[in-house]
Amino acid sequence: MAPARGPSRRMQKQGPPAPLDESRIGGKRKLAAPTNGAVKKQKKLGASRVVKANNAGGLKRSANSAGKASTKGSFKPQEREAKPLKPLMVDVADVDDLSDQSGGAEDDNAGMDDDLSGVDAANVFDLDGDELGSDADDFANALSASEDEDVVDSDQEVQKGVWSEDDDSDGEEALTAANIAGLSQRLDRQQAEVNADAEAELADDALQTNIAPADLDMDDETEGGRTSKLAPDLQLLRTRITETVRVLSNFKELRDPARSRAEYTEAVLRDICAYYGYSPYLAERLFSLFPPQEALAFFDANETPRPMVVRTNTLRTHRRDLAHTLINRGVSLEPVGKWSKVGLQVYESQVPLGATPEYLAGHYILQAASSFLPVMALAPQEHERCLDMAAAPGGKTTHIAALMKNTGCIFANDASKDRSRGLIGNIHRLGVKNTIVCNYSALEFPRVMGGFDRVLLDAPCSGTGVIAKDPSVKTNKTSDDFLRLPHLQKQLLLAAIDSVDHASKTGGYIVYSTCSVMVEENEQVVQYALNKRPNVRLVSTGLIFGKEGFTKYQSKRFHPSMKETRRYYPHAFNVDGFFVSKFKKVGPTPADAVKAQGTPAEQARVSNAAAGVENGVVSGEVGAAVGTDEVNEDGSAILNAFGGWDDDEDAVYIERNLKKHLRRKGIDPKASKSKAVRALDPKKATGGVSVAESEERRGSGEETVVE
Ligand SMILES: C[S@@+](CC[C@H](N)C(=O)[O-])C[C@H]1O[C@@H](n2cnc3c(N)ncnc32)[C@H](O)[C@@H]1O
Repeated sequence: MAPARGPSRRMQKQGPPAPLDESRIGGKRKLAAPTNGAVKKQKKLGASRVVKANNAGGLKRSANSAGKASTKGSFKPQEREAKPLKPLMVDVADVDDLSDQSGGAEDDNAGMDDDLSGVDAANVFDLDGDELGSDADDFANALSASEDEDVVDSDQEVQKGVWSEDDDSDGEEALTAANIAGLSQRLDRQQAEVNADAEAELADDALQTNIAPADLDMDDETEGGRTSKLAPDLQLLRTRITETVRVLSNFKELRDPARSRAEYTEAVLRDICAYYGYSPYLAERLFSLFPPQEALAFFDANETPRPMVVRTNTLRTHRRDLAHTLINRGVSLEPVGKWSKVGLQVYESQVPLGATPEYLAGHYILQAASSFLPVMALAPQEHERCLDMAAAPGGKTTHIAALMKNTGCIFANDASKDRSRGLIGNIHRLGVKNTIVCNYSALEFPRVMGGFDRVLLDAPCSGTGVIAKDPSVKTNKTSDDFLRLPHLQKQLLLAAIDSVDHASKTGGYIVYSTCSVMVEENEQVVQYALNKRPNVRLVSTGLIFGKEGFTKYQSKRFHPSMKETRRYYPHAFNVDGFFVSKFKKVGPTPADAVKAQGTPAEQARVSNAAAGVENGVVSGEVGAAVGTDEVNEDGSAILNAFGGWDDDEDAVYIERNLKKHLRRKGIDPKASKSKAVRALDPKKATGGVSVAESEERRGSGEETVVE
């Protein structure tokens, strides 16, 4: 037997990850940390059910294995002949008794439908003792059922069709139970963390009382090491941040009347920069996204890595089998959550997960949990034609292929040749056979090819959602980036929309996603597309968790349907920061809009604009594009480059906008009404005014609608 190796470097660094937060999915999940009692109960359960490997190679059964028939129905695990690869912490039979996917094949969408039709709270894995108790009973039943049939031979094909989708949730629980030892350890650690937190709080209190008021003085620039040459006093900074955030959260009552909110905010931002290492610009931008307490939670969450997650490649294997094999290799894992049927969250591993035989054979891919979400929202169907516009290194492309069961056709495009190599590698490793890789700037679509059933645009972005992974984002993003990137994202999104066949029988959808939390890269981009392409509507992503997109942010107002978009935060869901939106294309894109976007002149214009700021001067194009990100007070689009889907409705909006426009120019709208309204006859407005023409007019001050 090989000597047991310690946890890998990543695991050591990562430590035990907190479970992905499903509190918003299952009503029964309790937010509070487990009580001592619950922990004890959990440990007891774990102790009674964890079975150590038998030296003789046989596997002892739990005492609970007698008697009851399994509730899991008809699955009959096979006798296991191969010896486990590592001494097991759990009975292999327990793992075999898991139901995973229906017939093994992945169907995230079906899963989502199930989920959407109402999550069975009782089936949601719960760390609390009560629910675990019932889960564990299922586990006991499962054990007893597998007693006679013994374990599945991992070489044998799992019986197809005997697992229903419903079984999957039980399978998750059983899989969870199979990792009971890991869970028990995790609960121990959680308890230790709770104790440590309590101690830290006590120490904090003591510390606070020991800090002279002068030490907490926000005006003292030398405090906390801001101007001092000495290392910053992190404890003091932390205390002061916490205290200032507390005041900001209840400003009326706790403020010092001599200080304004702006002063408090400025002080806390200075401390945040010193404590977490952000540039002042980014600290301010991120802080402004949340209420003060939540902002602090966000900054804190960016300091710890997210849990390691693997996505089962259902083109090659089943989640149950993969879990079984990895557990045998000494990996402690459990299903990522009710919302996915293919994800496994890894707690601890004795082996490097990027180099196991199963990895090399393409049975799984290491992929952040949040990266599942855009593909689940896209919900590609078998035999469709899909485009992944910015596909490298292919995590999402290969997921799309798995959902399509290698049928239909995927065009996986990326502008970077280098990154495309990784994409090709993943496609081969994971056994994807329905994909064509191409290497264009996605701005060239749909001239390259159009008429897709679905398009995914997982756009290049600032990465403000993945700071835990790439801390350089803290300091290397400037205001220029938040002009340049959104402009590129807007043009890419228009290209994505124009590449979809609105008359597709099965689809007609576009998903736009980023791993950024910035409004400029998300809601503003989506709003821009809604304004420029009245032939699309925002629709539900179908994702069962996530926060609603903003309908207002600072002075900006977005269309009410922005609520359909979803935001993900590390502090709220223990996943990378992410944004997901889904559009349905309801009408054709006028040919001249596409032509205009595809002409060399237009492409040059876009890439110049994407280059953004030259010599510190924001280009007119960027300014113009940014100016179309909002809506009128009633939520209507400000700029309709073409459209007229409802002429009467449009006429009202157009007239209102025109009046505003004239007033802004100092002209009395009543005096010039007849001429103005005539100029803006909606039929005229929709009669072939291309995007380029419209933008040209706007540039020359001739625009007919107001921004
Ligand atoms: C967020 S990454 C995509 C990740 C990928 N979807 C996945 O799941 O593995 C953004 C990608 O956009 C690509 N990109 C940047 N500009 C592009 C453009 N104009 N056209 C196409 N791809 C572009 C980058 O090379 C990068 O690979």
